[in-house]
Order: sequence, then C-alpha cells, then structure tokens
Amino acid sequence: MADLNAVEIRNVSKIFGFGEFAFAAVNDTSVAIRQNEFFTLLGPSGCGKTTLLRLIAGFEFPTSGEILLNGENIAAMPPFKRPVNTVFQSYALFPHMTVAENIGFGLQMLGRPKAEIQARVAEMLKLVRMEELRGRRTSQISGGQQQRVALARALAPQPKVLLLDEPLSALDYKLRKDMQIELKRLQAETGITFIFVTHDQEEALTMSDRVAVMSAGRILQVGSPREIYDAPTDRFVADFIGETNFLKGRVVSTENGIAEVDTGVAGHIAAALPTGFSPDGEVTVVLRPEHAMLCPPDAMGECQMTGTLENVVYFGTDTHYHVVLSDGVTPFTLREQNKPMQAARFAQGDRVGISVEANAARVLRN
Ligand SMILES: Nc1ncnc2c1ncn2[C@@H]1O[C@H](COP(=O)(O)OP(=O)(O)OP(=O)(O)O)[C@@H](O)[C@H]1O
Repeated sequence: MADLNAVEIRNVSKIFGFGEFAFAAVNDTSVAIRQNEFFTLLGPSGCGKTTLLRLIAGFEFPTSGEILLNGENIAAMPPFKRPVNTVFQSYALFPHMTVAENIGFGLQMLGRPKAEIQARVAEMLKLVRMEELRGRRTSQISGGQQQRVALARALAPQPKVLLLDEPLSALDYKLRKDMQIELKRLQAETGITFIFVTHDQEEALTMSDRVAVMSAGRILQVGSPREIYDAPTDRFVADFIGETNFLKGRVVSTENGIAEVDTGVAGHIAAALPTGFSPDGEVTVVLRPEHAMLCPPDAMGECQMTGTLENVVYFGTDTHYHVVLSDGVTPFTLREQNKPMQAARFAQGDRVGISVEANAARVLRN
C-alpha cells in the first residue's frame, strides 16, 4: 500500500455547459500526488484549482478521465464515503455549537461511539492548541481560532487526504504567516496528505513539498518549490512565480542539455534546456533578477551586457535596478541584497554593465 499514490488524476476533464457554451474548467489533466505529501495547486483566479479539488472530494464528477485514491478508482464513491475531508475558505463552522461540539460533529455523523468521540476531540483540541476554548461558541472566537477549529474538525475523522481550499485567505498577514507554520506542523505530525489550493505564490513556495502550477484548466509544471522557481519550463510559470527577465534569442549550438543562445543585445548566453527539449531556432531565455549583478564601473568591458539605469527601488532587504539594455528597448531587472550602511553605488541615468551568474539562465519550452 505504501507505494501507491495518495491521489492519481488521469486525463481528467470537467466541462461545464453545453454546445457553444461548453467550457473546460479542467482540461485533460494528469497528476500523481504522493502519500504524506504537502501538495499545492497554484494558479490565478479561474484556472480550475477549486474544480480539481471538488472532483477529488466528489462534489463534482469528471466529464472524462479517472481519479484514483490509494490506487482505487473512486468514480462510484459518494463524497461522504471517500477517505477525504475538506477545509473551506469560509470554514463553514456551526456558530451555535461550541468549539468541542464542532470538532466532534463529523464523528457524530459517522455514528462513532461517544467515548471514542470524546477522546478524539480531546486529541484534536490539543493538536490545534485550543483546549482552553473548548466550551466557547465558535461565534465568539477570533478568525484565526475559527480556522484552527475548522482544521481540527476536518482532521478528526482521520481522513487519508485533506483538501484545503484557500483556507488562509480570510486572515490578516501576520496571522496568515503563523497559520502557514501551523499547517506545516499539523501535516508533519499527522502524516496526512494535504492538497492545498492557493493563488499566492509565496504561500505555495514556503509551505509545499511539491507545487503544481495551473493555468486555464491545465497543469503546466509540477515540481519542488525550488524546481518551480529555479527551473520554470513555461513562460506562464516563469512569469507567475517571482520576477523574471525574458530575453529572445536564437540557438547557436546545443551540448549536454545546455544551449548557447545568441540574444543579440545581451550577447551569447549559456542556458539550460528543459528535459527532452531540443530547439534549433528562436527561443526565450529566462534569468531571475537576483542571478545578475551590476559590474564595477571599471570592469564594464568584461560584462555580459550593458544598458542605462532607468530606476532604482530600495526595498530594505534589497535594491531593485531597472535597466534598459543597449538596444534602447529591452528591459532588464536586477536585484542585489543590501549590505549595512552601504552607500548607493549607482544612480538613475548611469550607464551600467551587467554580469550573469553561471548556470542561472534557462530556455523556456514556449
Ligand atoms: N458550476 C460551474 N458552472 C460553470 N462554470 C463553472 C462552474 N464552476 C466553475 N466554473 C468555471 O470554471 C473555471 C474554473 O473555476 P474554479 O473555481 O475551479 O477556479 P479557481 O482556480 O479555483 O479560481 P478561484 O481562485 O477564483 O477560486 C472558472 O472560469 C469558473 O467560472
């Protein structure tokens, strides 16, 4: 059993509407989510994240394709029979019930013995650190506390998979950061597979074991946060996550998965190719702003590219330099970490040279 994926989505589509109004909210998507994984579906509003979650939960049925849970096809299994539970954005708690009653509600519906419910509720109260508020009505606790109760209620029946649909979006920034750590802890302590939906890239990168980036009903890339950030394969993924520079160019040669790309204005750049991709014409190269540096003024001749500094933005931890390269049109952004009491080295209007870290540039598939 241990080797089976927790959830397997096989060529699943979900079409809403008919005829000319037919719309694929999920479009021929496949992905395997491992046991005990913190897996995140990340994408902009309307890309199909919630629909995919609802398909796993059984609130929607796929138009085509299969969904397997622990290797078992669950097409015919109604939502309440699936070993899956959902935490909604709205929490959906019962305001007239106490914290403890809310947590025990699911177990009661399943007809579990009273002693078992009591023991389990006590365990859950401890897990989410809400023991002191067990007798309070949920209408009389804070947003963050309600979030904890919603989590405890969903975890109480010991689901194999917990689905979380933007569960932190109603919380303010500080509480959200605290709950992110709390969720990671809960996942590690329970060993339950978490499938977490968010449109917040920072949240996805900091919390997940793996992230699936979705756009227009499709999963474009699945990987660890580092893979998704450092090695995006698609323009959408590169653009959606973090800041990126795009440079158009032509492949001159390819060797061992590295292409030499002539970008014209930024010279020849060695850029890694996505696995199994060997282009020979026009390509786009991506380079993260923190993987480029401003050259010392006396070393300008040795730089990868040159340009004019258009704008300098101080962010406290780092400074962003917005440059227009020497063709007068191509924008390029660099980010440098600030040092204590460092004086500004460059000013708007300066001619600057830019060097690039080795192994940082990548060719995109599209
Ligand atoms: N029941 C439905 N009938 C028709 N269209 C739907 C239905 N449910 C969702 N859609 C459409 O499917 C697309 C995907 O919706 P979904 O809620 O899955 O997106 P999402 O990525 O979760 O977005 P958000 O972050 O805004 O919740 C949207 O264009 C939405 O309007």
